This record gives sequence, C-alpha cells and structure tokens, in this order.
Amino acid sequence: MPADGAADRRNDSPSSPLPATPVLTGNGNANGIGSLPMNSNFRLRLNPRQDHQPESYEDLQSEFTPILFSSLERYLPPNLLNVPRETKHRYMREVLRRYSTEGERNRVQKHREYRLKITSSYQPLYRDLYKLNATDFFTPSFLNAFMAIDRNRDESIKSIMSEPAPGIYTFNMLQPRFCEMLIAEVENFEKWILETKFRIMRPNTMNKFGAVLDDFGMDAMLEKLTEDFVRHIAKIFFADVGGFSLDSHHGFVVEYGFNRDIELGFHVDDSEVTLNVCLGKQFSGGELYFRGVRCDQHMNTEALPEEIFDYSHVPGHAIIHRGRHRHGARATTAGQRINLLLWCRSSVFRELRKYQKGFVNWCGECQREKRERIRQAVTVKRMELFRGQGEAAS
Ligand SMILES: O=C(O)CCC(=O)C(=O)O
Ligand SMILES: [Fe+2]
Repeated sequence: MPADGAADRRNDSPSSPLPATPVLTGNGNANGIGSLPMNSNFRLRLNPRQDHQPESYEDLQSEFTPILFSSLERYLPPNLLNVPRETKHRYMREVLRRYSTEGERNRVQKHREYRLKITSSYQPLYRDLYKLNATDFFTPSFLNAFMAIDRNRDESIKSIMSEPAPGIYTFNMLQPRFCEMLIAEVENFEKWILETKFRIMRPNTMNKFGAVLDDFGMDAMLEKLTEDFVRHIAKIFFADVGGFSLDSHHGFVVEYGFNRDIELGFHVDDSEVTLNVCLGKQFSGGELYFRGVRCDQHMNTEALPEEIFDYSHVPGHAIIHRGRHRHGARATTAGQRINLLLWCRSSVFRELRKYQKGFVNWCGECQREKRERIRQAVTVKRMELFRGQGEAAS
C-alpha cells in the first residue's frame, strides 16, 4: 500500500478493560448500609477521596476484575465509604454494569474464558519471563535511567532517548538474552498450538502470524512494564494524549519473513502510545515508515515533507510513538524479524476526547489548519489597518 494511502484504524484487538477510575458526575445520594436502596441512582463522586484507604476485592467473584473495585472505591458517595465491603462491592458492580453494555461484558467474559483455557494447559518454557525482572530484562543504560529519583529521573530518561523525528523516540532497551528467551517462548507456544490444534486469536486482522502475549500468561508482566516504565516515558513525551494516565495495554509479537507475514500496511494503532521493540533475529528490510500524527477527522490527509520518516529496526532497540502517528512496515526481504509490541491505552484520555471539540494539538493537520486560520486573520487585519491609514493619508 502506498505510504500516503488511506490509513486503517485498528480497533479489532480484544476489548480493553473498563476504565479503572471512571469519572462520573454528581455526588451520589445512596444511603444503603447492608442492603442497597431500590431507588439508588448509582452515582459516583466527581473527585476521589484521597485520604480513604480502599479495601481488597481479590476474593470476591464478579465479571469485573477485583482491582477495578479497589480503584473505584475512593469515588463512592461519602456515606458508602465505610459500609461493609460486600455492600460497596454490590454498589460498584451496579455502577459498572450500567457503564458497560451487555455485549461488551459478554465479550470480556468470553475472552477471559479463552485465556483460561490456554493458561490452564500451556506449559511455559521459561517461567522467569512471566514476572518482570528488570535487571535480567533491561540493558544497564535503560535501567540506570529509571534509578534516578523524582525530577532527576525525567532528565535521565531524556538522556537515553534519541528523537530522530518529531514525536518518535528510540532507545536501547532489552538485553540480547531476554530477546532470545522471549522468541523461544513464543516458538514454544506456537508449537503447542500446532500440537493441540488450538485456534488462537492473532494480534489483529492485519497479521496472519504472531501471538498475543497477554493471552498466554504474560499480561501481569506487561502490565508492570507499562506501569513502571512505559508510563514514565509517556508522561514526559506524550502528555497530550494522556501519557501519564495509561491504564491498559495490548501486548503481542509480530513475525515477518519467509513463511510469515511479509509487510504491514499503512495504519494507526488502537493505542495512545505504542512501544515497539525488535527482538531479532537476523533480517533485511522491514523498515518502519512514518507519515505524521492525525486525528480521526484528518486520517487520510497528505503527509507534509517534514513528516516523512523511515526507521530501520535494530534488535534490542525500542521505538516509541503516539498510536495516532500513521505508519507501516516495509517488506522483510530476508531472514526473520520478530518484534514485541505494546499498545498502551488511557481510558481517561478516551473519555475526555468525547467532549473535546476543535483543533487538537497532537494532529499535524489540525495544527496546519490553525496556523492557516491565524495567518488569514492577520492578513485581513493588516489590510484593514493599512486601508485605514491610506484613507487618513489621502
Ligand atoms: O512491524 C513493525 O515493526 C510494526 C508493527 C506495528 O506497527 C503494529 O503491529 O502495530
Ligand atoms: Fe502499528
């Protein structure tokens, strides 16, 4: 597909979890202690009670993940903060049910069952990969950058990053041994699929190969990677797309080369921020091409010359960009290329976007239109002023 062809919105990945901290309106008026009042309108506070210590809901069964209840608890109406845990659980469950459609809940439930089927019989090759072990996974330069405290940390993270084009950052991230082990783990998983004839879901409709790491047990490790590392980077470089509030991810590997996918068409990711790390092996081709960041409205507009950028993958090295940064991957012409992808999302950013109108500062075309409007307004004003002066002089 030509680089300037229509970009494809990739929204076919498994549904993301519900927002961890939904911001709903009102102060709530439920007064139930023990049982919930039938006429409760199931509202939450607008702002969380920071001094309230939420309970753990790990042992309570429901269609929603327990962590969601702990996150939501601070938003409960004041009179519900200290009622029995089961009452709070029922109240929040009702809020969440109203928030997500039945179809959505069924999809999440089906996906959970699918994952359970895999994890209950797949035997990992390297169990060490399933828990984030920073010293074994990361290069010393990457790890050291995160060791610095508070404000120095931002500076040291910036110091290991290159910005070869606006909004695109690259850095050395993964140790060769970790890359080898992850590739071997994916191959082991694929062997298991062939042997068991299990039908797996590919990362998305554009890939015929590759695997979703979250589906065979790596979700907790990748969640920690998102929370402890990617979110810090995103907070510094991608605050305009909610980088500081990334709260879910879709983690997968893509595989290119002989008997695998060849290339990847021009698209945007279903993410606010995407981390893409090359794991190996040896290959030729497979360059990423970028063509500027766009909002929904301007998805198919031309790229400006300064937005054209090509990047060649290097094993162990990461590239991080906004999901809305239009891109594609050229054909891998020899060897095999395997990359780790982490599409990171912010439920808060997505919710807020619904209310935002007008130009967005992260879309290249919105910014171009804005500059053009200002230029025209200045031209009109200047002509008015000069006309006035001319008339006064005559
Ligand atoms: O192959 C690559 O490196 C790019 C992959 C990608 O953009 C994606 O899977 O969203
Ligand atoms: Fe992508």
